[in-house]
Amino acid sequence: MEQMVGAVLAGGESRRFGSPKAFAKREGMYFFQIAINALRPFVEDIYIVSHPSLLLRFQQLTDEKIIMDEEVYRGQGPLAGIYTVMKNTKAEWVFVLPCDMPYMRTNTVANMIRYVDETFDAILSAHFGRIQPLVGMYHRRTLERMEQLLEAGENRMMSLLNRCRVRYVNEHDFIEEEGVFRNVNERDEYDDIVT
Ligand SMILES: Nc1nc2c(ncn2[C@@H]2O[C@H](COP(=O)(O)OP(=O)(O)OP(=O)(O)O)[C@@H](O)[C@H]2O)c(=O)[nH]1
Ligand SMILES: [Mg+2]
Repeated sequence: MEQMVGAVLAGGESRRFGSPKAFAKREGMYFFQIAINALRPFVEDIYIVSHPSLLLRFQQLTDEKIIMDEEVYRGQGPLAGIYTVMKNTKAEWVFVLPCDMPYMRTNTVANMIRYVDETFDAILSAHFGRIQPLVGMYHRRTLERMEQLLEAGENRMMSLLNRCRVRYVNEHDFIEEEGVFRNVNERDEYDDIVT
């Protein structure tokens, strides 16, 4: 059985951005591809979890696995995406990245993975005092809790984290550049982003 798979969350509506963020580019590279590249050295399987409206475009651009949010929870946010990936794998851990952190890199993932610890339900970055619920690893024992929350219409990531034993990794564990965690929400936020 696989120990860890990767998940790229790409099922948001990009309402603020105005076009699907997964297909925006930085230095000629699609955002979703930047996330894939960051995860690629560490996992055999990477799941892009998205929305039917983007399926064809992903299929044309990548050979990675592309799955759609579970229909009942479609559009319920990142929690629905993480839940869906976990439903589709038997791996112990899912390493999650969003598709809108175009400064993310392999080195960050490598450093996070060093903190894998079976006594925790999740291992997440909290560098510079900011919890990053979409940057890190979720153990498969959280699946049931995710389902309960989604079932109750409670889809905030913090609701999940409040019910989990989380190891927050920060700058005391490993030094990281603040810029790595920048996430793109609006158009024109950064000069090097092309839509
Ligand atoms: N699979 C999946 N991913 C999601 C969903 N909602 C958001 N995401 C992803 O989670 C990450 C963070 O989401 P947001 O920053 O809110 O992005 P967004 O929802 O596309 O953008 P807005 O519509 O402007 O809120 C991005 O990688 C999104 O693609 C969802 O319902 N399903
Ligand atoms: Mg959103």
